[in-house]
Amino acid sequence: MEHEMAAILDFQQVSKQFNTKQVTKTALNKLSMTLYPGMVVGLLGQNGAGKSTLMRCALGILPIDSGDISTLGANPLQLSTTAKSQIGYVPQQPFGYEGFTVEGALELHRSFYPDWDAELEQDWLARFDLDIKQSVQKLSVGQRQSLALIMAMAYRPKLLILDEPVASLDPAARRKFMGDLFDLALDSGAAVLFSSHITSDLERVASHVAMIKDGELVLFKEIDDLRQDVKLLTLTDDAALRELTDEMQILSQRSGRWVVDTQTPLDGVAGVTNVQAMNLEQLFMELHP
Ligand SMILES: Nc1ncnc2c1ncn2[C@@H]1O[C@H](COP(=O)(O)OP(=O)(O)OP(=O)(O)O)[C@@H](O)[C@H]1O
Repeated sequence: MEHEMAAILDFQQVSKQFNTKQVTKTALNKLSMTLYPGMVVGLLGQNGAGKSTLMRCALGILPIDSGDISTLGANPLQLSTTAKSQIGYVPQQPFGYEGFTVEGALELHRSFYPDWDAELEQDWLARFDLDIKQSVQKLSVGQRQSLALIMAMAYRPKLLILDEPVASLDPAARRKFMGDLFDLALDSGAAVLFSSHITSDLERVASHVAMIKDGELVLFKEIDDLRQDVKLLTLTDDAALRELTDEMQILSQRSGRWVVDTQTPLDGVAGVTNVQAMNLEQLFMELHP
């Protein structure tokens, strides 16, 4: 896809390590990825793959060791106040506001954002069925997550980063939220980056999937192209297939079983006995045997 619009988030060859006394852990390894307006990117990866680290580096919460990140056109470590007010972030464990009612918490939060959309706030309070008189301390985990989501999106940020935003929401709330999130992003020309372990949600609402394994980006693809291009091949002999490797990205290679990303038709290639399309969950399982 050609993009004439400016990137909202751009990672180029980004590496990040954590050094502890005993070991050095590479959390991101030469990762490159670009988000443009209107993209809803679902980040998928095993526990510890590097998803939260990627998000925290994008927000300037963590410095990187090498490579470049541009967040709304700037180095994330030097974001202006204006740029910060165009970013929405919901971390895995949403923050406090203990001691406030929902209403009071929203009032304080709203005061930081000149572009706050009061109608959107009301709309989402109703959707999530949140009682504004309730004390934040007494909210359930899912209700707190709902409040954090409203706080992150009611000012229509240009970049919305959500770390497992719906893990604690019930299926009905999840479904409503995810669909509307996509619409909102498209409407307001925002880009969304969210992580989720629920592959069916991701398939339903994301425009793109980014799969991370051990800090490396193994796949970044439009969801609509996934079923078409990513194939599980069953092989009796790989000699003929090896002739075609310039035309494909090999995602995994086990004896008698390859997963490839290619537009080249592979039915009829000598030694290939079966070509199978996969959904996201099947792909994830194949890449994490
Ligand atoms: N502050 C830290 N100090 C040391 N190691 C860290 C730190 N933060 C993350 N790591 C390590 O970096 C790797 C990536 O962690 P990260 O939290 O980004 O994974 P994740 O994909 O978000 O996992 P999950 O799905 O469980 O939330 C892990 O091995 C983790 O242990």
